[in-house]
Amino acid sequence: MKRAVFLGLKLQRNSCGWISKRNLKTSIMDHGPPVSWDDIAGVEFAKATIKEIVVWPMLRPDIFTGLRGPPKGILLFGPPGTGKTLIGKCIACQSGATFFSISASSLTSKWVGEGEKMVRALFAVARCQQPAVIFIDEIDSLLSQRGEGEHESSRRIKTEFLVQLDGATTSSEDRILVVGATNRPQEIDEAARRRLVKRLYIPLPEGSARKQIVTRLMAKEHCSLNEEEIKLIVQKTDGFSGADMTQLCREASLGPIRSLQSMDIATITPEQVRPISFLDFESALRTVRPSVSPKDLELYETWNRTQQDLQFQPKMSFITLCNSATTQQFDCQEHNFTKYRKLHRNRA
Ligand SMILES: Nc1ncnc2c1ncn2[C@@H]1O[C@H](COP(=O)(O)OP(=O)(O)OP(=O)(O)O)[C@@H](O)[C@H]1O
Repeated sequence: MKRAVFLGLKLQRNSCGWISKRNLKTSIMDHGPPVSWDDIAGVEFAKATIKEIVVWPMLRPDIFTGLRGPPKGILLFGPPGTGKTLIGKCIACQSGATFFSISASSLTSKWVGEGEKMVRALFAVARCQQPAVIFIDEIDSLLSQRGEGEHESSRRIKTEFLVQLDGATTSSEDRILVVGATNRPQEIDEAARRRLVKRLYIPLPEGSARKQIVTRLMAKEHCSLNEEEIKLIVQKTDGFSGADMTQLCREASLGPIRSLQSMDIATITPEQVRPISFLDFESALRTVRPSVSPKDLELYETWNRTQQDLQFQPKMSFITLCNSATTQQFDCQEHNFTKYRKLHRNRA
């Protein structure tokens, strides 16, 4: 979901050069259809963690006080098209919060000289609409590491963002959560990264998640796929992202129309359109390829491992641990849990 276009098109400056809060509210407040946890296939570990540390505290601020209080900033990182935006929106929907969505690159590129005002206005509007979730796509372009070549305006935007985030963190009144999403986590400034206290890897979907995406999308269509054929599609789509899977289903759904090519489109009746078949998926697979290269994937996996070393999960309950859906997720938590026990043994 690319919000840069969304923001660029709709946000206006008035004649005095001020950014209208009303414009901001109508432009980046998301009014799209609600998203539920079931709409997001896979990523069980991330979903369970987010529910426990973010959604429940936002729903019940009276019992999630003190150490149980929610973080003010989290980071979702991973390959493109894996559902990071969906998760951001789902957090807002499930916690009854207002959802603001903005692309960081639009702040730095389109609003040169105005970016910091935009950031201030964004937090001010969010404060009036609490509880609020501010989703910042491509957050790496807002919080990239300081370098000699860093543009003065980018530096000011970043500073303003950190000031606002710190303000939200120190104020117990503010019920604002910043969700940053990035495909380039390694480029985020260390100081900024530390403020996004929870960093969650959103990986490519495993077989069961890919199956869920195809099954759910095809359930709404006139389709003849059987279990065996769905299994074959899942086998052939190893390495596909959620967005790639959606694109594959779209491409396959055009098959029945293409097979009527000899007919005049104006005279075709809906009854003449045959169901989507496995053959349509086979030909779609010739054009839709995985968008994430194995090399890039390796970079994400490596960065994820370094983060796990930095932030293991002592807060995870054993029940949550046992409820983990996939072996990989279990392994990841098991790793953290073992580490936690080891550390405690050493301390004792
Ligand atoms: N886990 C998933 N379950 C169901 N659908 C998914 C999933 N991941 C991606 N999709 C599909 O792909 C589309 C794009 O996903 P989304 O924008 O959330 O990805 P993203 O990780 O934010 O991508 P980017 O990093 O490019 O911004 C979604 O609207 C949805 O149709």
